[in-house]
Amino acid sequence: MNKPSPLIVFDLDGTLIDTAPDLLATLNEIIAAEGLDAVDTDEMRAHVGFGSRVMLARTYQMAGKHINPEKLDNLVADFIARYAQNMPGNSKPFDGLLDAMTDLKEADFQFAVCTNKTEMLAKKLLKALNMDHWFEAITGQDTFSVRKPHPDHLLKTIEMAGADPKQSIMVGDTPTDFSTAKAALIPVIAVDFGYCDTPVEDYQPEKIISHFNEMTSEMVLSLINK
Ligand SMILES: O=C(O)COP(=O)(O)O
Ligand SMILES: [Mg+2]
Repeated sequence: MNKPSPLIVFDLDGTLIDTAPDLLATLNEIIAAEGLDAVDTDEMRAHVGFGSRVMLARTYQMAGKHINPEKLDNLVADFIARYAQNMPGNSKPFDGLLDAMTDLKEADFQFAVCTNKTEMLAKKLLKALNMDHWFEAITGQDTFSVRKPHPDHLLKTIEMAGADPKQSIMVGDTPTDFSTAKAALIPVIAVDFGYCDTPVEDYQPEKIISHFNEMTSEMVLSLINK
């Protein structure tokens, strides 16, 4: 039997796609309706990678305002509805991604997405960007009964893509991705241009890249076969 193709599993927000401008615009729309001041987008960018609930909770905390869990649930639902309406907005793939994927595809790699966005939002965004056809599987926080940092979110994504965990690697931008990969015994490449509030070196990923032109097939294979 032929060996299965090697698989690269990408995180979405802050790794594949620069979604921060749209997420922050949605956040500011919602909190304006609640009578709170707009957030400083540079300061909030580091929290974008942890989802809308964390961003909303952090905004209330920074404003010194209490928010109860039911109200937070309502705002999260409102956030998702507004954010979904405007896709793809200004979101776009990070520099060099499509060129790197084109070369990797030629070298027989396959791709998947493992995100803590909901599956619906992830698929809608990738379709709106005309990128959904690249991926063997796109899974979100609600695809399985577990989500990152649980290792099974990653392992089940690999299985869904028809790949071998021993021929797979993850690419991500936050500690959530790094701990998921570590627990699943999958090597991980960290991007240092995503939405992490601490330096990615702190998590000792197998490799750190600052641009997708560093993600060559030779580099990725050397990490998979280590
Ligand atoms: O929406 C989130 O919680 C973060 O999404 P990500 O996992 O694609 O970075
Ligand atoms: Mg991310």
